[in-house]
Amino acid sequence: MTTETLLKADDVRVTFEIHRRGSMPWTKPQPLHAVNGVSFELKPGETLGIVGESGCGKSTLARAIIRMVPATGAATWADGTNLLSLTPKAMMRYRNDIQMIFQDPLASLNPRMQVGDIIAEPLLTHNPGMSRREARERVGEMMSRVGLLPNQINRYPHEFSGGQCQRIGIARALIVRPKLIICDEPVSALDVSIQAQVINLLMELQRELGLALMFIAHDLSVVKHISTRVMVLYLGRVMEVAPSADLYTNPQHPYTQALLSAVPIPDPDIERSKKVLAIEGDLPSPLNPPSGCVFRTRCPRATSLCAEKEPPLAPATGNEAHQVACHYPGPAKAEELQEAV
Ligand SMILES: Nc1ncnc2c1ncn2[C@@H]1O[C@H](COP(=O)(O)OP(=O)(O)OP(=O)(O)O)[C@@H](O)[C@H]1O
Repeated sequence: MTTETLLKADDVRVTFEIHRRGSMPWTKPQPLHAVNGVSFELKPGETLGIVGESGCGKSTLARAIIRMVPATGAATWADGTNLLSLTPKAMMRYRNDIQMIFQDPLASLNPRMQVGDIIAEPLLTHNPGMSRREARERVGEMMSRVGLLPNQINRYPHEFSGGQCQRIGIARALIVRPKLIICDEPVSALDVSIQAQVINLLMELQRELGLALMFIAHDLSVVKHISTRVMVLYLGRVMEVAPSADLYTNPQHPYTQALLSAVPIPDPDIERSKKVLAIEGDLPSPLNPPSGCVFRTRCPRATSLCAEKEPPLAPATGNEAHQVACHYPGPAKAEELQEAV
């Protein structure tokens, strides 16, 4: 693996202007900061796992990078271009390099198109001179590569299972030989056994092709094996980011500890007797986030300092690569833990 950077995100922000339901048309819209100052770096062949509860801004961050929503800050590609400053037309040049796989495999495929045409579509868009025959050959090779039978090329999406539809989505993304694939909850809609197959396929392809992945998921167990680094988001902010091994063995932020507590342990005896760090209450409204640390209203460690001052993202354990945004980082204390129910 090379050491150069493929994508460097710096202080990415996405704000939606929201009109409250029932409000008068002349009332001022309210800003919703869906992504609020996110930075990260991705090298070729790496996987960044992005985790957090529903509504924390994972998909918006992904959509910002491919210019599906306007954003400020920088997302600098390997050639020095800030993708966030490009017009949608100029962004087309990079759409070969950055592909996306979506959550609901069946819904993301056009039901009226044969799978061969679905997979060939991005190839023909970017290579208008390519003959249909050559495109079909490439599609057949790619179908075999992702574990589909090339003789199913004329079938329609509804004739495939969920896992197979996700393989079609992966083939469609890979056919243009991207350098980065953004996977937005690609396995959330699949059965657990199929989830593992799809993740293993992505890991194999990644090794073979040197792909970088951004892999979005709700829960930490899904991204554990595939991620080089994991970033935990809450209300659009980064709470903790660390190399995978550090994050799972030595989490520093109480929110990460709570997310890890929710990961089931396969041994039922250990699972029954485990102690968890439970967080209270619901996610605050993103239209009215808490002052200071946005996690403080659900945090067992919160003090008045947390209401006054937003903690910066800073090295946690003397390790520059492990960063945490908390005034009181550290392992969960005995008094914060309770019996799992
Ligand atoms: N187009 C939009 N207009 C207004 N608000 C939006 C829009 N898209 C997302 N949001 C809001 O931005 C916040 C972040 O949403 P986002 O979908 O990025 O979260 P997420 O972490 O991907 O959630 P999920 O796991 O449910 O997909 C949410 O409060 C959401 O309601």
